[in-house]
Amino acid sequence: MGGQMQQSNAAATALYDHAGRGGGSSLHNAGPTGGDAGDAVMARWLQSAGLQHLASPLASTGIDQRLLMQGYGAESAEEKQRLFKLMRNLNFNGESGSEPYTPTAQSSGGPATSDGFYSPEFRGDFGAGLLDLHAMDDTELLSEHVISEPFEPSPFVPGVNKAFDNDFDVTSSRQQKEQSDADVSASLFSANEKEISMRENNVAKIKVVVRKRPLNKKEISRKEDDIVTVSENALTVHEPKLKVDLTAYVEKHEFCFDAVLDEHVTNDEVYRETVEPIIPIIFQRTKATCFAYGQTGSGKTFTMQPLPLRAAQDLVRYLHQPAYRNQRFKLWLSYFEIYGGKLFDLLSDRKKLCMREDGRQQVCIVGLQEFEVSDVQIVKEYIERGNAARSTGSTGANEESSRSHAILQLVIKKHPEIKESKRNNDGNEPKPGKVVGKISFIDLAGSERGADTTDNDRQTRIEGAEINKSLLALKECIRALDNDQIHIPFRGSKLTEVLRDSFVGNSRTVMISCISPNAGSCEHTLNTLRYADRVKSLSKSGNPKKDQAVNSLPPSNKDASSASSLSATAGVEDVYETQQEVKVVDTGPRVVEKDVYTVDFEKQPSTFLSSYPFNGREESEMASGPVDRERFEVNNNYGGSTSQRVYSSNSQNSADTEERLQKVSPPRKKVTREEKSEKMGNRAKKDGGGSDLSTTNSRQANAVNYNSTNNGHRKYDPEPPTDENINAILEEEEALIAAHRKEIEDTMEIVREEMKLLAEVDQPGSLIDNYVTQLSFVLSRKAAGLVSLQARLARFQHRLKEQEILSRKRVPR
Ligand SMILES: Nc1ncnc2c1ncn2[C@@H]1O[C@H](COP(=O)(O)OP(=O)(O)OP(=O)(O)O)[C@@H](O)[C@H]1O
Repeated sequence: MGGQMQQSNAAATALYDHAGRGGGSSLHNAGPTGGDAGDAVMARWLQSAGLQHLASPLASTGIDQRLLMQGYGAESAEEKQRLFKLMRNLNFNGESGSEPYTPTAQSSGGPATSDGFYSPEFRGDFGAGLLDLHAMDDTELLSEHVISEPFEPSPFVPGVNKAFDNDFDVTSSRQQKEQSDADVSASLFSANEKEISMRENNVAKIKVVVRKRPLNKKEISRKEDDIVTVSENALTVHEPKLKVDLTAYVEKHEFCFDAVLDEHVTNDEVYRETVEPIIPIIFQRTKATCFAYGQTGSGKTFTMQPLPLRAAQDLVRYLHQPAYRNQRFKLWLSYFEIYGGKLFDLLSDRKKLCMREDGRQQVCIVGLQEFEVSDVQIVKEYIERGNAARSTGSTGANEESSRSHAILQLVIKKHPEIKESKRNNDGNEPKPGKVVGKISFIDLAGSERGADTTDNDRQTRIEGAEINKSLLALKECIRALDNDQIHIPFRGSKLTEVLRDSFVGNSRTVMISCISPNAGSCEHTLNTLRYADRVKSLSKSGNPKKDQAVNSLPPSNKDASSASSLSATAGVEDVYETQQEVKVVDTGPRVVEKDVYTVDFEKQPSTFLSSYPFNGREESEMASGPVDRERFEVNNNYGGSTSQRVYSSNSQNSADTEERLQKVSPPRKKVTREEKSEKMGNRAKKDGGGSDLSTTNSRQANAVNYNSTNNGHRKYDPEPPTDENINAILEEEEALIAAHRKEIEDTMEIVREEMKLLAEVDQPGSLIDNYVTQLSFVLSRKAAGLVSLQARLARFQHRLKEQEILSRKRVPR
């Protein structure tokens, strides 16, 4: 990896060829003098890198332009470098793809152009969203020239020798391709199965990859330094610092990851490094998650953008294999976002979704639409649709989309055979398929957004806290996953809850940490790298890492992971069912609106399903991290045996968690041990309670901490809002809205009863006494409903005020 390409004659020829094709003429055939069109293309090409002066003399003097690519013409080292960059971005196969190219500061920006696979025609100018959050002005690259990037089909995927773009000439080539795939598959498939199972074992459970983007236009114009150097799978951040006597010095921070991709690496290479190895094992019951983490503008969207489409392309290739086709394997797609702790369906007019847990602790996203997709073109259309919803659903600003997590899921399902007679009887009702495997692509909110917790605007604060919480929760779940921990703290956030089934069983996680190279982003870059480092290094299979300048955290949790002999995955593979209620909404691309969308949380072995016994809701484990674990009972869902596991408190782990929280969270968000135990205490109180009111009270108690002083007086010391508080507010908000709905329904019912009473009393011979008694009863019910709703509303208002005061209070600390 590394994206480094050699400057070679082959490259030169390719550039030459490419230019010829792009111009609609073949310079190759045009001979030394070239055709006019070819010259024009070449001239434009060179102009894009500020090298136009090299083109015209060549064209007029008849010098073979290939010589130019071998270094002729380019006199200075800088010019040669620019030529090299041009060549590096070439599409050698004449296939398409694109990778924005950042020439040197001297290059002139030209009009944006693109072609091929990522061209606007193909990708439809991906709007905001998973595939293209609006780029901020601030992060615009100097050059907006988009130059084709080779996009070779995966060597692991059948039909590898086919040109990738064949797939996208959808209508014309599909049949031909299927036929051809079918031909090769018979011989390939048996080998594939072996290969797949070998690969399954070889694909790391967690892979942490870092991608550095090039300096952008503004950074270059501000003459900002590129402070990140990459070598192999390591990188160094050269942090500019000042001594107390104001002497400048540079502090070096070194990190190692599974892979480090520099600014020259193409999106295709990113795909190959990250997602491609996972694709075959999706058919082997693997649930995979690929997410991009990093500060706003660091390239998350740019990186995530092509991945689902590429993955879908490879998945579809597999599906076309007779073996899979005969088993009625199908690909399904859903796309939703988590914004401010709430779920919205991006493929259904941003309809608000509810997440529920069914009796078997399966996470269900009620109402989420899922679409069957049979080819990549359809996938592309849905992605575009989702992106459009994401941008117009909010204000359309990057500001907004970088505050939400976008989740696109590709699910492989195995469908039961529909018998002819049954088909006739059942009409349109298809039987739900069983989930075989899935891959989730997550474009996370900007990591620094988690620090927006001191903003004056309440909404922003809550969102910031939610983001912070979800990023912490995600990290903890990944760590728990890699440690084969029995208890995965997925309830730490909405994000991890919806990804619950990706944290159990046969799962794979790829984290792509995106970093900005400029000096001004140094702090965020270091934060991102430390986050990534901890995800990796604190896991059992973690790379040895070093961050020499910054105190590294001691490896921990090994003790917890030693419990891994009771692997969370043990046994889960045998039981694999999806419980869904489905109905066909559309017959075009098949659409299923799930009344209950089951994310196929596998039945667990008796040791696995852990649940804190409060109202089926486990409190935010993340608020206190994975430490201080209590002894708790693990219940299975089948009334089977109950086993117990003991998690010992570990001071080392506690300290570790504190430090992690301190570093990853915004500075004022530090959670002390006291706060943690306070929270645990409150949690216990809450357990004991159960009623709405007691829950609220305990939450209020959580927010206000009375510390005994020496003289026995109690000092009022408001506790900063915690993740738990934020969670509580969001939950209460949901509850209030639900209560309001219920109140309206009840009122309507009561109104019906009143009308019935009126109708009866109007009848001759009716008994007025009956009428009075019943009306009195009905009106009391009506009043009680209103009073209860008012009380809930007042409590909620109080909570909001309280939260606001606490947030303000926190600022000056
Ligand atoms: N590796 C790269 N090569 C070229 N351009 C890049 C690269 N990474 C990012 N960019 C450019 O940088 C800008 C910001 O990238 P992007 O929108 O992906 O950031 P982001 O991390 O998703 O931001 P946000 O969190 O605000 O959504 C875009 O214009 C994008 O085209």
